[in-house]
Amino acid sequence: MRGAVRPHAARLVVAAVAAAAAELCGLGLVAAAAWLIARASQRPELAALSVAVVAVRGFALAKGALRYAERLAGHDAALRALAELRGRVFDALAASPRHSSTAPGADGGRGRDGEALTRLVSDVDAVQDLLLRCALPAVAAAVCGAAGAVVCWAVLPVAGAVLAGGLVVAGVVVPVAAAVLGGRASRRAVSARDALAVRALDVLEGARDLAMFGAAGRFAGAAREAAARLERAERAAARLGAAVAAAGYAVQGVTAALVVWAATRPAAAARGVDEVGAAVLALTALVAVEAVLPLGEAARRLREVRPAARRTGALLRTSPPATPPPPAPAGGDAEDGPVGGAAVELRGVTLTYPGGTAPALDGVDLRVEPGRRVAVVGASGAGKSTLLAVLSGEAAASSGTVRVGGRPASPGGAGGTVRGLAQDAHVFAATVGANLRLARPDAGDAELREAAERAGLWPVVRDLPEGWDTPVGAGGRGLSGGQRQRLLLARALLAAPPVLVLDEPAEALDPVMADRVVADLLAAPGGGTVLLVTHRLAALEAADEVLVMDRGRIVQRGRHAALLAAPGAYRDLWDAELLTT
Ligand SMILES: Nc1ncnc2c1ncn2[C@@H]1O[C@H](COP(=O)(O)OP(=O)(O)OP(=O)(O)O)[C@@H](O)[C@H]1O
Repeated sequence: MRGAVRPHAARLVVAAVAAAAAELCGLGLVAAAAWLIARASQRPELAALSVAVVAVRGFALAKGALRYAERLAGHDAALRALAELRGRVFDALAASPRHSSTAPGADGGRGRDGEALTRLVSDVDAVQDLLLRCALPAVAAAVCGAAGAVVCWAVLPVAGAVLAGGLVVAGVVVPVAAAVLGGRASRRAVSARDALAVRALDVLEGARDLAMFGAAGRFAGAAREAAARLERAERAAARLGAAVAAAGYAVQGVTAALVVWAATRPAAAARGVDEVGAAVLALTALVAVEAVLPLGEAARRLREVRPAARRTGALLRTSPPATPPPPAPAGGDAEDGPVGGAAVELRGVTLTYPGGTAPALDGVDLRVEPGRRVAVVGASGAGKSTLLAVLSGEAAASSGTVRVGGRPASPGGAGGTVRGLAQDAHVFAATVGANLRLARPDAGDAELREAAERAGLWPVVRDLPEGWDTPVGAGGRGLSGGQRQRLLLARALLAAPPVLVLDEPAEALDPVMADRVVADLLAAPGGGTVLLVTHRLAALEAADEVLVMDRGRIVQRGRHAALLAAPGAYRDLWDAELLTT
């Protein structure tokens, strides 16, 4: 996250300097005005007031200009950082295995789109608050508070001490109390906001299903309840905010009153502090404490935004890079072949799911050479999805080793080497072209078209009113299930990872289109290694190799024709398919 802010550090420093200078001008303005008014009441020569008159005007003008500069530089830096961060989070979400790769045994998946939206909107916005409502006010408060205390100390040490005490209470004690008390309220507000985002997306995106099953009222009720929870949490937070502000003003008033008391004591008169000096000290104290009052709200806000900033940081740290890693240089990775892609190797891989009675993978040994197109078939429950899951690092083998491109498989898909197509991958509210370019921002129209043709998406794009520039709504509404799947498949193909794992990529398509898409995926020249799970065998002539799985083992492997020629599991599956069609 720092990476998104660092390039704009210079603008932020300008904003912080301008903020501090604006506060100092405010301090000077009030002190000079106080002196002017109090001194004028003594009816001196006009010339004696002229410097103060000019100073008041100068401070007033400078304060306005500096405040403007602070807002300009601060918002400029924060919005630039935000735009960059949003792009990174967008890429990270797209590259995250949860959103872009095969996720067998998916954990129910509910709320993922809502979470994605929350990450993109609320969590990233939190960074703006971190800069504008926490960091900048803190710098300005520290400078102005210190300057006020020094000025008061120089004129009357006891007034300086009183002001320092007031500053500590208003600038440290009140903010810490606000942060501690506000923690619970803000946690409730954050979780309520997340819940509302998820509920709202449920209602919006599932509207058709809800209407069909007569559950719209129930879900709308749940969304209303989530909204009410958020309202209650926000009211509690607002009440606390008001209490913090009131405490700050009370401290400010008490501090100014104590400074006046100290400045009107005989000891002060002995140091030459008259009523003019007392007025200047009192108003200086008032302004200095006022400068630290925003810290109460800043601390409360800091407490609120820290989890969001942490979540964003964690997402950016754990996600693999959005773009596939560059191909290894010649002679680099011995596992990479000349045809592109990466080798895949499993040795004695066994995986038993928690609570499972039999292993989903049972001592699987497999080597797939780089660039090979391999189909994985087998009866339901044979372990096909689990095989892809261990490759993409989504599931950890109980024993044995899994290596991709010579490196152990890892949860990030071996640093982006393995990518796939999640059943619940997100279609963003953007144009069709932008949804595809998410995988490769620099892809030209020809590459887009090639990926679209391979995924069977091209006829859809051709018929869209604005082609690539046709917007698709949130969650991809406006596309049929099959069109949506083709779009997601085209995106996965455009990413062109060294190893592409596809679990039933043509499931939502009609049989003729499904066979064509599967055949295209397996037959297209060049590109990376492909492992494709499918239930339809008709298109598998194009595969370099077919793996037949049964009860967690690879029981047959070879080309389609060779497997059909001999009796065995594959021929049984083929006969079963012929019967059903
Ligand atoms: N998350 C999980 N928790 C527990 N058991 C699981 C989980 N996922 C899969 N299994 C079990 O592991 C075995 C293999 O499942 P897997 O999904 O890999 O099979 P598959 O061949 O892909 O099946 P299908 O063709 O129906 O998708 C099955 O017995 C299944 O019930």
